Amino acid sequence: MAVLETRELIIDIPERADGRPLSLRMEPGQTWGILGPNGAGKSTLLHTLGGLNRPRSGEVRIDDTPLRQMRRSTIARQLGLVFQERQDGFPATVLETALIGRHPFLSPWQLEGGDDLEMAEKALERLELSDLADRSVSTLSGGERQRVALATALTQSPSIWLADEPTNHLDLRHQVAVMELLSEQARAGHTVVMCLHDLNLAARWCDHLLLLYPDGEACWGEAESMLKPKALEQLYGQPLTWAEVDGAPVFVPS
Ligand SMILES: Nc1ncnc2c1ncn2[C@@H]1O[C@H](COP(=O)(O)OP(=O)(O)OP(=O)(O)O)[C@@H](O)[C@H]1O
Repeated sequence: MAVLETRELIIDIPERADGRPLSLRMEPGQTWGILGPNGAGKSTLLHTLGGLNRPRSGEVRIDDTPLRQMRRSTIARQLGLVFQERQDGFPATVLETALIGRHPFLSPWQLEGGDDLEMAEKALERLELSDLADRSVSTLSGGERQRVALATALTQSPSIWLADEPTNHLDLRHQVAVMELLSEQARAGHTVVMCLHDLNLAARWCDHLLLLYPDGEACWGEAESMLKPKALEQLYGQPLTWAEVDGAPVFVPS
């Protein structure tokens, strides 16, 4: 279990003003959604949280240790990344790819053991991929590949999940299944952070939200206080109509 914290963080987007420094704590058990229009910097923020992009200023900490003082191998044991870029040409099967999730825990040249295999198989089962275990990833559909990426992170079982549009390419049923999976991870004490384009998924499954504006302005807090129609209309530059369904707000473009 781990706390992910940013202190006066300014992400580095070329030619953009600093905007509001981000100082927030993402704690075990919480599910954070990062919302914002195209180009607002959601992916850049996620990459910065993962230590893949250098911040312009400020810092990211895991359990009070600055990321820049941590070895990449230590970070890899804590952070699970589900990002958009995929090495699609990589000649590996679905099972071999899921097993990559265990690599941060193995020493160099150490082969995966029975426990690792069991974790990978369970993750494939959870993502309904067992039947595709021996298929080459390069032959999969977009949604199947997305689920392989999630299964790889699940095999890793990281303290902190960083997922960039985890429901990308997924049909409705799998969108719900993946949001349920991420909620389940949070309930088990993991910290879950994801970028989302779908306001309604965010409203239903995230308990904390960070709204990122194209000029670098931002606000964050408990989901209920962030899901204000006026603020969301301003965020997306889009009038919205809203209603409440089963206790959660639902937004549609007007
Ligand atoms: N290497 C780069 N050089 C110049 N500009 C960049 C570079 N990388 C990203 N940007 C710009 O930074 C801004 C933020 O990009 P980012 O991918 O983080 O946005 P996003 O909110 O995730 O967008 P989307 O919703 O479209 O995925 C964009 O305007 C993008 O063009």
